[in-house]
Amino acid sequence: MPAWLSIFARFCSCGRRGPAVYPAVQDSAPVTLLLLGLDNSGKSTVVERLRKEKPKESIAPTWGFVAVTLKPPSAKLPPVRVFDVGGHDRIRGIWANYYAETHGIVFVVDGTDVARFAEARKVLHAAFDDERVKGKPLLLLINKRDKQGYQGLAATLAALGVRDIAGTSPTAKPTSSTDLAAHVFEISATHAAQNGQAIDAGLQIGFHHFLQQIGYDRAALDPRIAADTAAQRKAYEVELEQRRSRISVMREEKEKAAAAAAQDSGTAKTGKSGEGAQAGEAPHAGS
Ligand SMILES: Nc1nc2c(ncn2[C@@H]2O[C@H](COP(=O)(O)OP(=O)(O)OP(=O)(O)O)[C@@H](O)[C@H]2O)c(=O)[nH]1
Ligand SMILES: [Mg+2]
Repeated sequence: MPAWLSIFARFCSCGRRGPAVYPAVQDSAPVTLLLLGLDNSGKSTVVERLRKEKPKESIAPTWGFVAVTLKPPSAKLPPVRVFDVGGHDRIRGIWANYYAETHGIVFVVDGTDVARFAEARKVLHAAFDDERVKGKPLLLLINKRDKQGYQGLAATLAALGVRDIAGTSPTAKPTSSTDLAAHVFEISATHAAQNGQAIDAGLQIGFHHFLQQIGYDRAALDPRIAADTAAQRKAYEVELEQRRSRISVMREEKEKAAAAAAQDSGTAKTGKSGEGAQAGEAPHAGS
């Protein structure tokens, strides 16, 4: 192949992977995203930026979850529903409640918090080990790049073992910069706001590309989400029914016990008066 053709071929191949050639999203039904990451990684700050809200003086840790609907970044994209869940280990148990209905995972990691990289890796892998998440698109946001101690792309990716969960989307191809089938962006959720910009460029581009990727994957994702949410609903109904029947058995037992106790006390009273009658009868019998 002549050199110019090989360059052209390479260019075309890049183009096929690039977001510019993703087909326009026809589906206007909202896309659901789940924002995961350790506490203090910056998830709620990311949501604040995506909503183009003015930064607050301080941001409180999320206890439970917050559901937010975002305007699509382009007219060709559907609206986005984001579940921002608390990252503290005591509330991570609720994450799984949102796995079934999510089209993709946005994982935020504090790129300066080396001491917690292993913990971040554990929770990221645990999420992608779940059958309801496995194979879904991943947007990894390495946050706080403005802060001293920021570890950079390569070190953070290696620490998180992102390569081991590559192939996170039915159609995503490894990008030339990361060699991963995941969208990875280095961002600062606060820095842009401090500079008077509404949103960090990495976050804006990353989010846009991610939604285009999901649009591309939607034909595969939607039936899977429908099946998983139906199964989850069924499991919930079965559990609810079991709980109802457990409560009704307990109530019956309680009522039986109460009736038996009432009968015992009645018998005891009758027994006492019986004794009294016998005692009273004896003299009569004897007379
Ligand atoms: N320097 C710097 N600080 C940031 C950045 N993003 C977030 N923070 C700060 O990190 C702290 C935690 O941010 P949150 O957005 O509340 O973190 P979270 O992941 O939602 O935490 P939980 O709700 O507890 O799970 C806050 O003090 C933010 O101001 C950033 O890009 N750079
Ligand atoms: Mg939060």
